[in-house]
Amino acid sequence: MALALRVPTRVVHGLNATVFAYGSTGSGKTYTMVGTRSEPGLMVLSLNTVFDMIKSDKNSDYFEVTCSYLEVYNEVIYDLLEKSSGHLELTSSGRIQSRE
Ligand SMILES: Nc1ncnc2c1ncn2[C@@H]1O[C@H](COP(=O)(O)OP(=O)(O)OP(=O)(O)O)[C@@H](O)[C@H]1O
Repeated sequence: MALALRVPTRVVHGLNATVFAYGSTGSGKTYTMVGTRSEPGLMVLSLNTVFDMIKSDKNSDYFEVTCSYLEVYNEVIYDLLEKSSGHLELTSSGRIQSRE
């Protein structure tokens, strides 16, 4: 099953999912994840599928969808949905928080 279908299927069944792209500069991470308007990437296809599945679900009447979009660059974490959050760090307990 294609990744863009496998991940949403798990999410809609209540499991967490992470798609992780890594590679050298210019190797196509952003292209693969975001894509273009005419060739949408994995994130866009996956989210479209999640909302299509929710719309067609007849068994549950409540869904809560949350997502985060993080970049790790030179060992610093950036929240790409909240640029003003600055540099973030991963604590030993697994939480992501602002650097002090
Ligand atoms: N499969 C592909 N088909 C067509 N163009 C591609 C493909 N993959 C990457 N590109 C193009 O190559 C260039 C670099 O890709 P991209 O920005 O996705 O790399 P990146 O790994 O995210 O880079 P960086 O680490 O610098 O952020 C872009 O202009 C992108 O449009």
